[in-house]
Amino acid sequence: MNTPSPDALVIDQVRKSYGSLQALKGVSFSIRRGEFFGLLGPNGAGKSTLISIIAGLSRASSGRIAVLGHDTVSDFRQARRRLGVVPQELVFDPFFNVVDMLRIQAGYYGCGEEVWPWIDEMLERLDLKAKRDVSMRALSGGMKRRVLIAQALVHKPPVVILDEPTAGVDVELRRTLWTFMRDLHSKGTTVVLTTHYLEEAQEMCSRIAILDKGEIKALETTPQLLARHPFRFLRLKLGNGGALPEALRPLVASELPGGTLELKLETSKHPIGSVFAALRAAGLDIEDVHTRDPDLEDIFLELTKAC
Ligand SMILES: Nc1ncnc2c1ncn2[C@@H]1O[C@H](COP(=O)(O)OP(=O)(O)OP(=O)(O)O)[C@@H](O)[C@H]1O
Repeated sequence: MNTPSPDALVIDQVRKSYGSLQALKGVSFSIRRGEFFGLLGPNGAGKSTLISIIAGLSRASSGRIAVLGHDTVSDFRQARRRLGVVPQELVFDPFFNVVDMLRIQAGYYGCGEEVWPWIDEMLERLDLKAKRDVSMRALSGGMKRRVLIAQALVHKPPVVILDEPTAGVDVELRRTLWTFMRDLHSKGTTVVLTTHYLEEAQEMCSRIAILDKGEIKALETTPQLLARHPFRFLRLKLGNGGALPEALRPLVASELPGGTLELKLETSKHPIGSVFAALRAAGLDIEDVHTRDPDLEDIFLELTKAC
């Protein structure tokens, strides 16, 4: 008898090579049921490779993956039924209208008329009602993306993976999608999100994994990840075109327009008071100052910067 797995996804030592390129170098992590999980990484990190292996579209060179306890290779059909994947690329059949395409897709999962009300609900929620009977090829890119989202959810999967769903989409679709996803999540759906918009991950995801060059660099709750890097930024505008004292120059993280400097201060090594003391000692006027805590973007850059 199959005991139910407590985890929505188990990724165990997954490797994938394309010739001599190791796209995934033995990736392991689990995603609990009901999580809103972020999988982040720079271009080429291996996110899409991992998602296509989870979805059964590509084979791992070694390792295994289970969706709610079902192995994605030996128990492919059961694993696939439990999964909805919103792909990055717009792939669709141009010969059907929107509603027919969704009904046909439902059929692939063995679902029939019982999901038609759900299809209608999704058309409503994704602002596609007016396009219900329109042919796929007549839709704009944004509308096609909405249909792809509905297509991934048509069989009511308990685990949903969104591969950069908001890349290049307008603000309205982004808002519609997040409202819809939040609602599904509140009803128990596990959501896995990859995104380049780090503020989006920070807002939506309770845990975040950072993948880089085929390896997991960090995996923590979002607040832990943000707290683990004890630095803050100090923005300074010096009066009279004053130059920063030599000792503070290594702390400059960036130079912003209008002569503002951003210093990166390690909390334990560079108390803000010591920076002000150094500026005073150099006889410099401070015209403007403000501090900010690191956000996910800063931490992401720190973890993925070339060594
Ligand atoms: N079919 C393939 N054949 C050869 N190399 C591939 C193939 N697919 C991906 N790669 C390589 O594997 C690595 C990981 O690519 P992948 O698309 O998974 O990264 P990603 O994290 O999804 O990046 P992006 O954010 O740009 O989509 C890259 O170096 C990529 O060039």
